[in-house]
Amino acid sequence: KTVGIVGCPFSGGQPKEGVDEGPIKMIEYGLIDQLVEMGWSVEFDGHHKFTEFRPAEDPNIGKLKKPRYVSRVTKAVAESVESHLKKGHLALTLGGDHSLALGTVSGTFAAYPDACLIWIDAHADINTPESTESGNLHGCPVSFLLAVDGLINEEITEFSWLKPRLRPDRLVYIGLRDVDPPEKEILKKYGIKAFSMYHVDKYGIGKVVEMALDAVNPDRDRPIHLSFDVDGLDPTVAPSTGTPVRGGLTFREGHYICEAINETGLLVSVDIMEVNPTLEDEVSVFETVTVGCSLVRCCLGESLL
Ligand SMILES: N[C@](CCCC[B-](O)(O)O)(CCN1CCC(O)CC1)C(=O)O
Ligand SMILES: [Mn+2]
Ligand SMILES: [Mn+2]
Ligand SMILES: [Mn+2]
Repeated sequence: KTVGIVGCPFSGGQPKEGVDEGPIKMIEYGLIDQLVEMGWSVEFDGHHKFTEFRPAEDPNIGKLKKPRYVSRVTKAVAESVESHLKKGHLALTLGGDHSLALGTVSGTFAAYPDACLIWIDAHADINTPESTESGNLHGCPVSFLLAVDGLINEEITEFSWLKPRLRPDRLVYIGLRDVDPPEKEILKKYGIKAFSMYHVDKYGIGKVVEMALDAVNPDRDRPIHLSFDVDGLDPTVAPSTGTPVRGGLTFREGHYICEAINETGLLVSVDIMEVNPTLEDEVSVFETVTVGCSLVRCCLGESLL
């Protein structure tokens, strides 16, 4: 079994420096050797050089910031993920900010139209060009990916390459605790299944993961794309990330999600996003980068016994 690593040193979906170093640090911390040690053959032809994609001019479109840069990068990511998947490899995308999911999820659904998407995050990342306050595209990817009418009504030609293939009933969230009011409306309008930290507290992570899979993969026969924003974890667990929010998933809850999804045997594509190894001190950086690597190992079959 082969895992194709898509190294994405990219920060264009948000304003903080440093998140582009996330993939570089995870590789530097020995992730490839760890996966080889586990029996995986690893295909990694170096990190993408996205700085070459940066346009000279990239004025805002409406409120959206760096739209052309984000579009070009995520289109390349989509192609890269799709090509790994079409060769029968598991795709592992290392971010980089979460706008990269515009590419990873597009690539997965191009290869596996019947897939479902499990989104681990403090945030819903489902703002539209109108609803976003920040204009940061890492807060928007899901709205662009959904195959529904009435979300992306501005004809944003920059993203015309993106074919929305995600049905609302194939998307489920775990870990939400900082959802903007317009995002709450969108989740309700489209009946999107969302397990917040309230549900994690109420039912426990084991039951929440089971309910999440029942919602989007009732017969356990659909390929799974797991998009894991490390800010879904509590900031005491993953401090080096751009938009930390208190009251998140414990170290074990985060790893349990990966272990349980690995156990389904259905995981085809996984993203580890928003690791920013420049925030702030070296202990925080060490903790966050090593958590990113251990989440990957749990997705790929590492078990405690
Ligand atoms: N929803 C936010 C955060 C997005 C986080 C993206 B990530 O990939 O890390 O999940 C936050 C917007 N929020 C609006 C109210 C303000 O008081 C604080 C920022 C946004 O900028 O859209
Ligand atoms: Mn490959
Ligand atoms: Mn996110
Ligand atoms: Mn987030």
